[in-house]
Amino acid sequence: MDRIIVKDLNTYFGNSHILRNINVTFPENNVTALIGPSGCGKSTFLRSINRMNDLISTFHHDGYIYIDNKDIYDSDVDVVELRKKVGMVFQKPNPFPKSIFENVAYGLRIHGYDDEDFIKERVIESLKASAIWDEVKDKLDQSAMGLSGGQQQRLCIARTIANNPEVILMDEPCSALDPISTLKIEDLMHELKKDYSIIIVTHNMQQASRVSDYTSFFLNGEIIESGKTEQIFVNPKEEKTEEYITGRFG
Ligand SMILES: Nc1ncnc2c1ncn2[C@@H]1O[C@H](COP(=O)(O)OP(=O)(O)OP(=O)(O)O)[C@@H](O)[C@H]1O
Repeated sequence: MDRIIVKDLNTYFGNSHILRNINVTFPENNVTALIGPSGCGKSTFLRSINRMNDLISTFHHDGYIYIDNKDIYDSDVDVVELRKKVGMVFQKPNPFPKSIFENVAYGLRIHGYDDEDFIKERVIESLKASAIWDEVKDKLDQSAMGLSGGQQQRLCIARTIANNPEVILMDEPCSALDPISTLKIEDLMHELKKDYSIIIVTHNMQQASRVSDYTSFFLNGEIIESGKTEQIFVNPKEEKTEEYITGRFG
């Protein structure tokens, strides 16, 4: 089933027309990679899916993004609820200067949960699901800032998971990490897709082919081609896609 359906989406920052006539769907319980050269609009697109672009005053759009048959830009959509349903992990791990435990509990607390037993259970579950539990279980009250970059990124994934999202957006989540931490996050994505739909922006073609089931290739604000990752990489339909994945530009 398709978790997200994007129809005729155009986005603008002031007069700059950034995304052009985007039509694409994202199936549930799969990883989709967004690839394309720098500045082609991948992040803008990703940030449209949880309305992060709303924070930029010049942003406007037309078209639709349906999640569970509801346009997320409808005037009655609660953006806080939307961002709970559509979590996001950023390029640079961004833990709060709080304890490991409180980083994961944070989202639960701001959404009004106050049963400490429930919070504890959910924090532990989320840390386990993010493959970091064994590394932090004996120091949950220590500052998250003392963790390595790769551990911080898995903690940020745990923080997202604690909110019980349906979709996780990842904007180059490994670009600040060493190869071993990168592999840990990639392994984690294979586990997480059993429960969540994941959309990842990556510049790393090997990573896209390792982790994703589907791939969309962006160029100059348009999607040139979308399809199963294997098809895109082995047998692209569009010449531009082939040029990009074989490293002839970008
Ligand atoms: N806040 C903003 N105001 C105006 N223009 C912006 C803003 N953010 C991004 N843009 C422009 O939108 C276009 C797409 O940028 P975006 O960051 O989405 O590309 P990208 O494909 O994610 O690039 P990269 O791979 O380098 O991160 C670029 O031309 C960029 O300059």
